[in-house]
Amino acid sequence: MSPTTIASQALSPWRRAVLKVGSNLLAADGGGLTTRYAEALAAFITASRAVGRQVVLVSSGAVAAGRAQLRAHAPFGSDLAARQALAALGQAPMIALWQSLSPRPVAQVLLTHDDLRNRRRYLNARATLRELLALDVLPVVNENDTVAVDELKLGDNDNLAAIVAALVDADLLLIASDIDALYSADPRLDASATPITRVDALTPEVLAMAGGSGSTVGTGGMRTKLEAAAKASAAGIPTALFSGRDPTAAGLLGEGQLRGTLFAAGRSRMQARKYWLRHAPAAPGRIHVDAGAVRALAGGRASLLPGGVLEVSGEFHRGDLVEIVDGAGRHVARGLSQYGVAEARRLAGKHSREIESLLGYSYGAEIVHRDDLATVADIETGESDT
Ligand SMILES: Nc1ncnc2c1ncn2[C@@H]1O[C@H](COP(=O)(O)OP(=O)(O)O)[C@@H](O)[C@H]1O
Ligand SMILES: N[C@@H](CCC(=O)OP(=O)(O)O)C(=O)O
Repeated sequence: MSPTTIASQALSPWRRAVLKVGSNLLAADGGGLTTRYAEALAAFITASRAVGRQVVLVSSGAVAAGRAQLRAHAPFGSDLAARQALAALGQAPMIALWQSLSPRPVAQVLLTHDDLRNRRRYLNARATLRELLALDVLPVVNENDTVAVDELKLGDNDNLAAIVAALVDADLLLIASDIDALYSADPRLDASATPITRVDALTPEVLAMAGGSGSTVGTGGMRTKLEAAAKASAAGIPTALFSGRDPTAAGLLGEGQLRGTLFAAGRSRMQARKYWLRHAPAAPGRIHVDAGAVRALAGGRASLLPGGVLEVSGEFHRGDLVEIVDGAGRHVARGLSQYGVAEARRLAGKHSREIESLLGYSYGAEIVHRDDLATVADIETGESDT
């Protein structure tokens, strides 16, 4: 099980990754936070930034940090309320740990299941993360344990990291674990287990390899890592699992080499996104656009700006999928509207820089962002794929 027994493999070039760091790497069992393993991971983030790559960190460790702080002072239970209190106590020290290792400002982003399920809040979270990256700040995401109620908890940060990867349109999910790879069986229970360096499909046989967490501070074990890899794969994002305890593995990642397990993406990101845009049910609303916008959208790389909108009809809310049609009502594209029908109507024909003064706020310069658009050509060429 020594990390050096696993040969490294080349990773495809990436431009934006989500890196998930578990409690086990930030706090030893029962102990407080330590920079011991975080240092090499923070150095990897800094080195990535230096070559123009963006990293969003999903970090656990709040509960473990809270528990360690309280241990000497007061008794605490193990129920949900106690866990939520510990998370509240430990969240600031966890953020402070990353700030102490980052030359750039660090931003705290706390998310709940509700934020990701509600389309409006999903879009807001996405816009905030995009803005933080544009500001060259390091976002550190964790579940908002303090307010998440039991039945709505995301539960583990492996799955949260996969959702965040899709949210920020990442092209790689990195999971730093306390183990160097997925093994053919739980190595704690089976001494003959062997490391698996590549997984092309998360079949039932692969899922059966995973056991639970090997420690008291981690929550998920290998099972939640495989769930996360499956989510990322469906969104067109490959996942790389490696040991966060092995500083050379973090160093190798900076050189584009993985020593660990690579889970391939099930389809390309664009295919996954366009597939969803083609097949998801649209709201009963339409955005009618002028000839200039029709030409721009046909190119496949442009966003729909307010200036190209002629009029808006039907009913839709911010975040809904709407049909985009030309002046004669012919289908041009479909996409997620950043604005609701009343807002879009007020912005029709106006310049993006007028949005703020017209509405008193802005959700962005685009009515529909190009990442959220499928053109007629996309729809026709994708008609037969599944
Ligand atoms: N098939 C498997 N391959 C590798 N590790 C496994 C497997 N099944 C169970 N595990 C356990 O999962 C642990 C990693 O998950 P976890 O303890 O939650 O750590 P983290 O803090 O990295 O999230 C390993 O240390 C190992 O004990
Ligand atoms: N949100 C919790 C961590 C939950 C979690 O998934 O933990 P882990 O299995 O260590 O990644 C915390 O900050 O303590």
